[in-house]
Amino acid sequence: MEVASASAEPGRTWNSPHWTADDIGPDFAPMLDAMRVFHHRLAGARLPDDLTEEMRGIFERLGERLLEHQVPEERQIAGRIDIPGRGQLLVPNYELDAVEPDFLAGRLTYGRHFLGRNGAVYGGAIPLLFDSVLGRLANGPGRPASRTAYLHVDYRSITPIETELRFTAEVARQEGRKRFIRGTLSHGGTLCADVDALFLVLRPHQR
Ligand SMILES: CCCCCCCC/C=C\CCCCCCCC(=O)SCCNC(=O)CCNC(=O)[C@H](O)C(C)(C)COP(=O)(O)OP(=O)(O)OC[C@H]1O[C@@H](n2cnc3c(N)ncnc32)[C@H](O)[C@@H]1OP(=O)(O)O
Repeated sequence: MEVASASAEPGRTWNSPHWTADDIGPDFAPMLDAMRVFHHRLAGARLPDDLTEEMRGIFERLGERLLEHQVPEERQIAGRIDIPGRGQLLVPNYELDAVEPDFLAGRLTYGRHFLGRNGAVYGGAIPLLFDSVLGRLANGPGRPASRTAYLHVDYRSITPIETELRFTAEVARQEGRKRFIRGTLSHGGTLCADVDALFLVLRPHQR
């Protein structure tokens, strides 16, 4: 697949999406969705040996086929495409309900893939979400590229899997290169976690 709108022109932020849905063909996003469903079902499954063996063979063959399609980072699709999840599988998919210059709000459901124990989301999956959502706000339109300097996350109550959650992110203040951003994750009226983060605008030599 050749990607027509590839762009490495100077001035683009480091995490700009480089590709559009038209660049990747009709099956790429649904293929990733199928993989996400697969992750959740695999995490929740107890498999018979014959199925495990069959799956190992399928994965080995597919992995082999992917080898010949490896590309340099700037040409990869994962994380660089303007589709839900940005085309990568690390961060749980979320939907945005409000997008303002200094505020974002949205919803997500952590599936079984993200289970820690006893119905609770794995703790580390929460800063992962916050880094993505707050990073998106910190690097929003018209803002020069910034990187996470810290994410201070407080876990206020259990975050349930397979339950719709709501999140918010807002720019608290900007001081020179420092963007202080706050966020929350909640379930109904219950606050699950909140975060205070610092993003630092990169200097010209930084990447
Ligand atoms: C479906 C549609 C899709 C559309 C898509 C649209 C766009 C979407 C966009 C996005 C989505 C996803 C976005 C994800 C985003 C993820 C971002 C990351 O995770 S980045 C990886 C993790 N972070 C690092 O690896 C940084 C590593 N650290 C560094 O590189 C440096 O430390 C850096 C750049 C952060 C700072 O280094 P210095 O040398 O530039 O800055 P110094 O001079 O040390 O500090 C400047 C000031 O900041 C304070 N400072 C620095 N670090 C601090 C800290 N940890 N805590 C407190 N203060 C700190 C210092 O004390 C100093 O303050 P004084 O000016 O003196 O007042």
